[in-house]
Amino acid sequence: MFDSGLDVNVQADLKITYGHETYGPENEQRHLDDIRRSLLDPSASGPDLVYSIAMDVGRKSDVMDLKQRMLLYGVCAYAKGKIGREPVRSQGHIHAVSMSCGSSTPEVYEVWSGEAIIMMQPDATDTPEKCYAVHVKPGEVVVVPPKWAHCTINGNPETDMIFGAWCIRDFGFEYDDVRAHHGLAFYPIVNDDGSIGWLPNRRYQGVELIDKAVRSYQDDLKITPGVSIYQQYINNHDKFDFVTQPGKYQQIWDNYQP
Ligand SMILES: O=P(O)(O)OC[C@H]1O[C@](O)(CO)[C@@H](O)[C@@H]1O
Repeated sequence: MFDSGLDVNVQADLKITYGHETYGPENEQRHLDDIRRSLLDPSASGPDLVYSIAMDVGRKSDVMDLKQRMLLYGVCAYAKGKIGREPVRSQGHIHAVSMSCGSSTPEVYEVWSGEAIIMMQPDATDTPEKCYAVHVKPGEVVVVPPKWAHCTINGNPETDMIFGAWCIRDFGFEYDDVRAHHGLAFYPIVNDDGSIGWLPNRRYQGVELIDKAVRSYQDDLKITPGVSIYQQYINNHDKFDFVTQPGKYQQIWDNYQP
């Protein structure tokens, strides 16, 4: 597993646990019945527990600073396996406007183990124009900008997948537009050879799929490759201010390319 800079473990039953110097909450669990409204086949069968979520994890020594700056680190563990023809994935949402900054906020993902595909599109109207499927391997980072609809896909049905993410502390999720379209603009499908293919979601029109690897965020968001995003916060507490004060970085979000 990639060294996240945090003493966190994930058990075979997807339970997220913490070492002595680390704090974290009781896990939230998403079950298959919770996410059916965004699936290709809402009656599909698959693992009962699809993903575990621990929002607000960190070193005990950092908790005061994280609270003061409204920054929050989350850890998620996704089951291996399939849901009908799809790999295990989240239902998809848009980050609500947070009171603390007055806008929707970005999210910074870092994969710890397995393979993830972060799918994102500028909105969940009928015509979002583009939908990106970004493949993320252990140690790699991807940033979802404010307002974009996104979901997380386990990109390898043979293994569980674990990731950490920086978010704002007073986060909120909007599900209505994504659920009204029964998901994002493309459905991931597990091909016979285990690779992931895509089926267009006919509830959207004219959307181009851009299937790609991660890019570097060094020039625009100053994220250093090869150093965990928690360690980068330890090294420079201001590093992820763009998550909690996205309005100051509007130039980056305009014409953003994942
Ligand atoms: O609310 P949903 O769509 O089930 O997804 C929750 C997922 O999204 C996240 O925001 C990603 O950090 C986590 O809470 C979790 O993996």
